[in-house]
Amino acid sequence: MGLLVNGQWQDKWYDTDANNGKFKREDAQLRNWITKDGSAGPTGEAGFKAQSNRYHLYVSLACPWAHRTLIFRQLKELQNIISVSVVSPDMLNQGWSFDKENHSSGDDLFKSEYLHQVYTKNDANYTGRVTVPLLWDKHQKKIVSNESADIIRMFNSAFNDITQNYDDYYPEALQHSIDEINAQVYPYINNGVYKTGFATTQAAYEESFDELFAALDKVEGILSNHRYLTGNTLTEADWRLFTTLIRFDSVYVGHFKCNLRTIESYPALSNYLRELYQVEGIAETVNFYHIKRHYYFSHTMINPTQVVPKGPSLNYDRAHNRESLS
Ligand SMILES: N[C@@H](CCC(=O)N[C@@H](CS)C(=O)NCC(=O)O)C(=O)O
Repeated sequence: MGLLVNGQWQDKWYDTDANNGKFKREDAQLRNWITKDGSAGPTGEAGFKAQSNRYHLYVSLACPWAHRTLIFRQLKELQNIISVSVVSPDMLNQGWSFDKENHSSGDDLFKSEYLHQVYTKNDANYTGRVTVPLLWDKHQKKIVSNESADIIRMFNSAFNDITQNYDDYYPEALQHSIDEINAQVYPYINNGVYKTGFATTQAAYEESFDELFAALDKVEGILSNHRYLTGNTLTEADWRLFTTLIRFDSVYVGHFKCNLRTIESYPALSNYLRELYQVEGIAETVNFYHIKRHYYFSHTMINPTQVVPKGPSLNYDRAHNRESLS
């Protein structure tokens, strides 16, 4: 695990000692937008026009942030428009790798060994963490974005005229509610599990743990009365919560010590999770081998034996009761 400094790979983990034991995620730096006509988006440069077979997505099937982008690729029928390479679940001293012997699809564009080589193809002097997801422009030979929150918004609308899929997961009338939900779900749940699991002091761990379960209780309250987080429409906010919920009982309860309760034990959340999992095309984006193997095998500071647990036994294909709420 590490980062690039002036284009050189350094094998270093996050410095929690500098932050009283707290994990602080680095902000994504590459923030251009694909748009329908190639005009500039909310951040970054113009020149990234939505076109078929022009963009390539690098993902890990283990990573909840990359998972969002794969879900939007399915929902918006972009499978034949945007190609994908999958990294190995093992993120070790060279970071994400393309080891085909170890569950990676390989780097379909450059045949690189490591993802950091794709970052330095874009900028030979790059300084920053080497994260997935990463969206590459084959035409201009540069990175569009390494921020999943932006990538799912691009996928939601930029390619509509190409795919003729006009489904909208960020509809104007709900944008305010979606933003409000995201502002709770991101810090306390999506990133909350990481802050809890990567904390290196008791106080930092307990603070994030308490915030995480308070936020889950709040969400359970909303979902007891409403089918989805913003009411009766399935939106981006739900998919952003989903990728954390689906990893929770398999990984976060044990590996990240988020063990006050399981998602299975929340009546509304567990049924809601099954409903989302059963949406067409979603189950095929979920890979529990990659999910469990990545966390337990890569984070040797948490699990030095690298032993991956066999359980728990879970069945997300079971019936759910969410229709009663619509
Ligand atoms: N803000 C980014 C965060 C992505 C991220 O942190 N991905 C993790 C994998 S789950 C990663 O690649 N970590 C490598 C590292 O931090 O060195 C996004 O949402 O796209």
